[in-house]
Amino acid sequence: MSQESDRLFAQPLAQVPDFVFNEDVVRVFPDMIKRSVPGYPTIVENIGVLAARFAQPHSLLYDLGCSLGAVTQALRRHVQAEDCRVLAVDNSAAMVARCREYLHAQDSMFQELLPAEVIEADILGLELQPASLVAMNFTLQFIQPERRLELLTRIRQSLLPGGALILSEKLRFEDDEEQELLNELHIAFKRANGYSELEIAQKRNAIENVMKPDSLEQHGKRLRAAGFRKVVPWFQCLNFVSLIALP
Ligand SMILES: Nc1ncnc2c1ncn2[C@@H]1O[C@H](C[S@+](CC[C@H]([NH3+])C(=O)[O-])CC(=O)[O-])[C@@H](O)[C@H]1O
Ligand SMILES: O=C(O)C(=O)Cc1ccccc1
Repeated sequence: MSQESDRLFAQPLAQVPDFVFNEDVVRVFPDMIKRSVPGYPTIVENIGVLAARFAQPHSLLYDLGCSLGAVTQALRRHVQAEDCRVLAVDNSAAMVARCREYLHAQDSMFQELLPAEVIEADILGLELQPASLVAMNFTLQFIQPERRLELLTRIRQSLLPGGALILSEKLRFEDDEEQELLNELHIAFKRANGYSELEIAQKRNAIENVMKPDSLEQHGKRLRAAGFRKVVPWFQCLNFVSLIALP
């Protein structure tokens, strides 16, 4: 399975098209996300650890916006509750096809993994079955802002008592000085990972109409409006956060 490095924005583009999760992105995605999201490997691995605390026997675990299934792989390795199943969902056909290949490869390398199924679907139209764990690792930020509350409300309603939502997101900050500092430090992180100024600028143009981060305050308010009782941040690295939301 090819593992290319991300040079998608390395050449000057006359016009930078909006970012889409297509075949070109799929080819470089593992490299792109590791070099762009500070803390990503730590978050993914520990979602498995957190999930093992919330997963209940005979229940479903969702990975919504699974991309290549990094979170699904962590769930399958860490969760040992009896008779659990992972449903990984993404609406990018290119992501789903490659995700299925990766999960088959994982099957051939490990024994006693949870069964997993990859579903190509828009999570806004997906009927959610009762689940003990829902993970949305950097997915909500790509959902139209006006549809986010309804999605979180449906997730809340699908969660079994004692279950949890794990929600990771890029943050924006309401305080201008904090926003500027953490944005500058995120750019420094990308530069330190080998991205050029041109790559950083063109990627920002590609993503700005597509990915709309909220503030931590907005997340807290909206999660409570969706019916979550408690919101516990468990990880932050620069402007990237992961939350546990309890029903
Ligand atoms: N409406 C939608 N329905 C289904 N999928 C969607 C939708 N909108 C966007 N996506 C999918 O959400 C994923 C977001 S990436 C998640 C990383 C992964 N969780 C990881 O832990 O590696 C985050 C990033 O690239 O920053 C993409 O695969 C989209 O196709
Ligand atoms: O690149 C960025 O600036 C990001 O904030 C995150 C990201 C990572 C991978 C795909 C899309 C967005």
